[in-house]
Amino acid sequence: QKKIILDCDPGHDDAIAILLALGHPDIDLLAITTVVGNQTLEKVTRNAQAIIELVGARHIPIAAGCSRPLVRSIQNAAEVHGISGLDGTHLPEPTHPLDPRHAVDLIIETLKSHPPKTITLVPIGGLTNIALAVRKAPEIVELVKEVVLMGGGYHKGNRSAVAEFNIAIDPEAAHIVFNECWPLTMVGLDLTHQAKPTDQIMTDIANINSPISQFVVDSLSYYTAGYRKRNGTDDHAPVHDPCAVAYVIDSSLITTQKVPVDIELQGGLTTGMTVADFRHPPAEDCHTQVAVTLDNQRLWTMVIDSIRELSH
Ligand SMILES: Nc1ccc([C@@H]2N[C@H](CO)[C@@H](O)[C@H]2O)cc1
Ligand SMILES: [Ca+2]
Repeated sequence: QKKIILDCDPGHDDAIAILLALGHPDIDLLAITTVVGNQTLEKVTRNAQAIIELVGARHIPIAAGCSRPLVRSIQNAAEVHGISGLDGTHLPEPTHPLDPRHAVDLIIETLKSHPPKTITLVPIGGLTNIALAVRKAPEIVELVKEVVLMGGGYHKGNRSAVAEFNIAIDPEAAHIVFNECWPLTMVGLDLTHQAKPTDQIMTDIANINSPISQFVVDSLSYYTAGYRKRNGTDDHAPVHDPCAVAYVIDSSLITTQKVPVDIELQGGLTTGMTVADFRHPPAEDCHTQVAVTLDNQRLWTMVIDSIRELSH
């Protein structure tokens, strides 16, 4: 099993990522931490708790983290995820209390209570908690097996022409995280735009016929309806976050390329851009790689199998 800590801002696609991590036998989800992003910290934290309640995975600690970016003001993606952060779905009221620690402390203490290089950090929201953790406890950099994050894009943006939302909402945090010397895999929009379900996949999920599969159908239906309206298309919406978890489960699902990546903090048009420099072969000590090609069908087979597993 692969041990992971999932730092998230649920969010419809975060919810799918959480279910994939919970339902797949090869993942040991040690902790969930939440961060401001798609919606306020309070809303994304409540959403994480409600998803855990739906699945009955009360043993997994959930700790809330930062309620705003390190420097900049709060931005959200309410136009995508709705006012609640999971509009279109019906989740049970959480009954289980949060872990009393701050997310940063849960991350640090979880890493320190396991053997070095056995835990993968999987951030799928803004990087505020991760940046703060590494500033508070620099020693965690060598304790982490690797960072596999959903964020950025080497030739794509969604928050701006060239910046992806998770990076753009806290570029200073991203600059910290990308410049630590831990192994970092950037699962960016170039990859996640390939992660679109089909009508058949939606039917296969619906046919599982459980409260969890109903939640997923409701979630992806709302998410895709908004995507279609905003983009004037009848395509399915790309479901970004589960791609990061899928890579941890089975890296053969995704091809990657080693390339130096840094974060723009000054540009008028380009702040939050993940700048990948493909001009030369990467240096031996290049610690970053970007995700390039996805086996979409295998991703969704994994997601469906995990939902089915949780639905027993
Ligand atoms: N349009 C839009 C779609 C998804 C997101 C969130 N940010 C990342 C994709 O940019 C994912 O983690 C997702 O939760 C933000 C904006
Ligand atoms: Ca997210």
